[in-house]
Amino acid sequence: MTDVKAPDFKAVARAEAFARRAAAFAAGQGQAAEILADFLAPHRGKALSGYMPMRSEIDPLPAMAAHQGPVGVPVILEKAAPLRFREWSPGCRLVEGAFRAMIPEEGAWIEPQVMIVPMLAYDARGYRLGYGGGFYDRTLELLRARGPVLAVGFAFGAQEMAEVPVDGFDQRLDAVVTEKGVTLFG
Ligand SMILES: Nc1nc2c(c(=O)[nH]1)N(C=O)[C@@H](CNc1ccc(C(=O)N[C@@H](CCC(=O)O)C(=O)O)cc1)CN2
Ligand SMILES: Nc1ncnc2c1ncn2[C@@H]1O[C@H](COP(=O)(O)OP(=O)(O)OP(=O)(O)O)[C@@H](O)[C@H]1O
Repeated sequence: MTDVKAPDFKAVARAEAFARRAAAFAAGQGQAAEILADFLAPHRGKALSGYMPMRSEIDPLPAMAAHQGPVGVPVILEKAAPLRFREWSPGCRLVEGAFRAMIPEEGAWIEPQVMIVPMLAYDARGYRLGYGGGFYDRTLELLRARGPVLAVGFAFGAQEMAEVPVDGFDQRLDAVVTEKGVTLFG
């Protein structure tokens, strides 16, 4: 056997995390978006990245709409590369981008100082599990090398896992916001 161990662990964790997130999505997100907006309020004026929710992801759009300052959403320009972020505003015209994510039809590129990060699962150390593209890991690595970036995971509380499987590239979150409240990672 060669190097299949770590990817297998992630694939197993992803399957379980998808099921747990779908159940939580069906139950509803309560006040999660309001808690997120309150958490982000002190960061007014900074460039923020959010995302267009897909599948059973928790919906951050109300918090993005409440942000006073530029807001962008992720655009995949190529595989195995960092994400770019195109300026978004409520009701802007959208088109389908790579991997079926919706992206603004037009708009300036922004460089986020605060990022709302989607995920399948997270753990108490602040590690997260995504869809396996490595996009957020590459993006955080790049932006953190340039300056301070606050990575705020947004998830249902049920998405917490005991230990997310990690590899050497995984970037930790600074905080996670759920419908139950805010967790800061040291
Ligand atoms: N709302 C939202 N937008 C986002 C992300 C996200 O996680 N959430 N992304 C965060 O990165 C990027 C999209 N990344 C994605 C990466 C993979 C798949 C996907 O469907 N992967 C297949 C497997 C593909 C393969 O193995 O080649 C799958 O899961 O079935 C979807 C989105 C950019 N936009
Ligand atoms: N900064 C990086 N440089 C090179 N390879 C990377 C980097 N970040 C992640 N990778 C690789 O990309 C692949 C996918 O990473 P991983 O499974 O952690 O994605 P993910 O965090 O689930 O997805 P995403 O960040 O897109 O939500 C892995 O093979 C990983 O080693």
